[in-house]
Amino acid sequence: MNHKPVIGIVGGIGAGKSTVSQALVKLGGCLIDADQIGHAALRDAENLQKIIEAFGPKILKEDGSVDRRKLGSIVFKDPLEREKLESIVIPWISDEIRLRMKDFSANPVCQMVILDAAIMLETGWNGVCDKILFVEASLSTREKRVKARGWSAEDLRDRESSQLPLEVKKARADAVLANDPDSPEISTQLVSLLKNWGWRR
Ligand SMILES: CC(C)(COP(=O)(O)OP(=O)(O)OC[C@H]1O[C@@H](n2cnc3c(N)ncnc32)[C@H](O)[C@@H]1O)[C@@H](O)C(=O)NCCC(=O)NCCS
Ligand SMILES: Nc1ncnc2c1ncn2[C@@H]1O[C@H](COP(=O)(O)OP(=O)(O)OP(=O)(O)O)[C@@H](O)[C@H]1O
Repeated sequence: MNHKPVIGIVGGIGAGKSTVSQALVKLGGCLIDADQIGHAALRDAENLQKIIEAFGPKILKEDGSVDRRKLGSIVFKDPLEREKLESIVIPWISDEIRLRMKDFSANPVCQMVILDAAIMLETGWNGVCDKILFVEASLSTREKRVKARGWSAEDLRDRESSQLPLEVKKARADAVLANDPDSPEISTQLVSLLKNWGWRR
């Protein structure tokens, strides 16, 4: 392979995409976290102005930054509202992903690049990935995990119904990593996967 391998991470909400991405960092990967870039997009002055114009000042916190909880409660209940937000921030996120991809590809420290993006297949960001990994955990496991961060089962459902169905994501992946409490160690599964793909001896 004459370019840096890129692995895309998808899966249900709370399945463990970030956890698996961190395990890949320990195996020499450099991480692009699309959720984090999405949060930075909300802080960009031009985007912020457009967001205020589109949703009104009610979505702001007292300090003038976006209240993500409030904006989330609007956009995950109404696809038209979500599209309004996406039309502002997705082009910005895509540009940022492209820049980081270029940097990491040229960085000898990065043995592979990891793109952790829940809406990878919806946005077409998978186009830059050599392999897609689907992280799988049961709904009850995922509900327990997101509860710990203050989300209800309804929050999980609203967000997940804004995305491609899990069966579609899984069917489009090159491999599945099981991440329920009784699943084998994440690092063991990853090492065997990377060997299968010829990315590691
Ligand atoms: C609506 C916002 C403000 C809510 O912020 P909040 O901190 O509550 O959630 P966070 O950003 O951490 O997202 C958590 C999860 O929600 C889901 N999610 C986020 N954005 C989207 C979206 N546009 N479509 C479907 N699901 C989404 C993902 O599974 C994500 O992992 C924020 O998600 C946002 O700005 N989204 C638009 C940008 C985007 O698409 N980011 C996701 C890149 S993967
Ligand atoms: N194998 C595991 N063992 C124990 N806890 C785990 C495991 N995998 C994930 N978790 C925990 O579950 C929670 C959700 O995991 P994580 O943030 O990795 O999921 P995610 O798929 O990235 O979530 P989101 O869809 O919201 O981005 C975290 O608190 C994490 O520490």
